[in-house]
Amino acid sequence: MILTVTLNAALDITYRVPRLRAHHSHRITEAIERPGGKGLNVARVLATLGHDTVATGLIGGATGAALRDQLGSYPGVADAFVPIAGTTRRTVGVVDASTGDTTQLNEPGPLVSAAEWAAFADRYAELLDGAAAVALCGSLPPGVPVGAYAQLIRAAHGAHVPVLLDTSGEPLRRGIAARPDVIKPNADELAALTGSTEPVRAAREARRRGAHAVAASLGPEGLLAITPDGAWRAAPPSRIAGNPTGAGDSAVAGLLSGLAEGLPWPDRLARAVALSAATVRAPVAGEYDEATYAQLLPQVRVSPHPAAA
Ligand SMILES: O=P(O)(O)OC[C@H]1O[C@](O)(CO)[C@@H](O)[C@H]1O
Repeated sequence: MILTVTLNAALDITYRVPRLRAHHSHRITEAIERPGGKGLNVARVLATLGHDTVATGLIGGATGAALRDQLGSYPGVADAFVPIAGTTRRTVGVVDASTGDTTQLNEPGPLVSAAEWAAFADRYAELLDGAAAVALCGSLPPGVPVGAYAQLIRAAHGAHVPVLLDTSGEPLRRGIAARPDVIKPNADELAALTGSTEPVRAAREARRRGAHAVAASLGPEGLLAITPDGAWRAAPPSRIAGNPTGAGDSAVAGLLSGLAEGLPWPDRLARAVALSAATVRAPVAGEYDEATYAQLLPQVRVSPHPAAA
């Protein structure tokens, strides 16, 4: 079983408008609501790939109930969320149909009490028993300690479960000091963490600070991985147009499923890049276009990178 953690779950709302213009009102041509937050998107992709998946995190209020309701209809994702008194947030992604660009608005999330956080930590420790790998994903809601991911990484390692961390800012900085097995920052997150805008230098610095392996997503150019086993660039055969929301989450699902299956790094990277590109072709985060995935997987170019691991 693969465990995903979404401490700041969200009801993701995607609006499509003909053309997005600041200071104007807009008619929405399509509205879609889905369970979201990065870990939940990862869970849905893992389940589609055929992995037994358990999704945990914090959830509450009317939004949380709506989210749970929908989660029940996703085969292969077991709901192990811990209830909280606060109300799960919403995020809104506005897709401009004239350009395909998406503007994202994310609420901060509910206030979590110390008792709720402690209840979650206990539940997480139980769930680690039987997990082949764990993904810790997304922002932290208010009230959750900023060192939360470091605490969860240490617990996973105590249970001999490998961890992938996908977050940003201070939770990432504190998290990598606890030596996660893999981090998957994007170029901006990596630059904010290390102060270097050059991805190879930044990825090496992140490893020096504690991450065992760094798989950095470079947008449409694919992934750069610097790992104890070697360094690689993995790129799709061509630029894929569409909505990139959730593409990073699908990359996480690709990397984590490959880790759980014991695949070598180049195969994990090919899977992550193909899934990520296939997600750009799907209208909402947490879903990917299966035909695009099957077509792209053998075409992803994975080449050793001269950067020393
Ligand atoms: O936890 P955050 O960093 O705010 O990210 C959450 C958001 O990111 C997405 O997962 C896309 O990656 C959305 O589904 C949305 O829920």
